[in-house]
Amino acid sequence: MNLHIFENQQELNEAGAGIITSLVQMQPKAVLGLATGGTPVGIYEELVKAYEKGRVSFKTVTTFNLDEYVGIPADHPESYHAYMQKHLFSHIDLPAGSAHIPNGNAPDLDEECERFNRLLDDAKQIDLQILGLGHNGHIGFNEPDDSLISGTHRVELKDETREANARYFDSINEVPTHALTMGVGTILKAKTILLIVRGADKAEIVHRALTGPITTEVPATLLQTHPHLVVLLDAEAGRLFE
Ligand SMILES: O=P(O)(O)OC[C@H]1O[C@](O)(CO)[C@@H](O)[C@@H]1O
Repeated sequence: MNLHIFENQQELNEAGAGIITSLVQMQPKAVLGLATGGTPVGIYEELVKAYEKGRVSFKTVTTFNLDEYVGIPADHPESYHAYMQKHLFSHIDLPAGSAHIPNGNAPDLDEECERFNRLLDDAKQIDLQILGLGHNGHIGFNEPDDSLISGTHRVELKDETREANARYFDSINEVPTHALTMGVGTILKAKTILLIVRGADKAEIVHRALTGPITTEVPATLLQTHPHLVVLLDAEAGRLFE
C-alpha cells in the first residue's frame, strides 16, 4: 500500500488529479473507474483545469462509474449521472458513448446489471479505480453484510448511508432506498485502486479499513488484499496513521 497524508485539501486534489492525468498521458486509451460523493469533487476540478490547459485529453478514454441510485431519473439533480455531468463530463472531451454509468431507472434492473457487467467484461480491466469511503466502510455502494457480491447488483442502502447522503436532498425521505453498484470483485480486479478519504469523521473507519481484520462487515478491508492500492488522506482522516 502506498499511503500519502496531505496537510491541505488543494495538495490532495492536485495529487489525485496528477495520478489520473499521468495515467491518461501515458495510456490514452485508459479505462477509468469513477466515484461520486463529496470526496472526489476537488479532484475533478483539478482534472478539468488540466484539460483546459491542454495537458490531457479524454477523447480515447473509457469510464465506468461505481454506482447509481435506483428510482430517480438521470436528469434528477442528485442522480450520479447529473453529478458526473456537472463535475466532469460537461467540461472535458470524453465522448458521451465512452462514459458508462449504471441506469438506476431501467425497467428491468437485473438486466441492467447484466448489461453493465458485459460492458465491464468487454473493457477487460479498469486501469485506475477511484474510490471514496462510506462512514460504515462501504466502497461503491457495497454495504457491510455477512457476504458480498462480486459483480454489479442491486443493493438496499443502509440507514446510515441514506442519512449521510440526505444532505444532498430536501429530506431523508427523498433519498433513494436502493442503488445499483459495481461489486467488490470488479473493484478489486482494477489494476490500480486510488482510495481517497477526507475528514475527521472518517479517521476511524479508514484506519480500520486499512489495518483491521479483513471482514465483509467493513467492505473496504478487502482493499488490503489489492497489490496496487494508493491511498490519499487529508490530515484529519489520516490522524490515526501518524
Ligand atoms: O464522498 P462521500 O460523499 O463522503 O461519500 C462516500 C461514498 O459514498 C458513495 O457516494 C457511494 O458510492 C461513494 O461514491 C463515496 O465514496
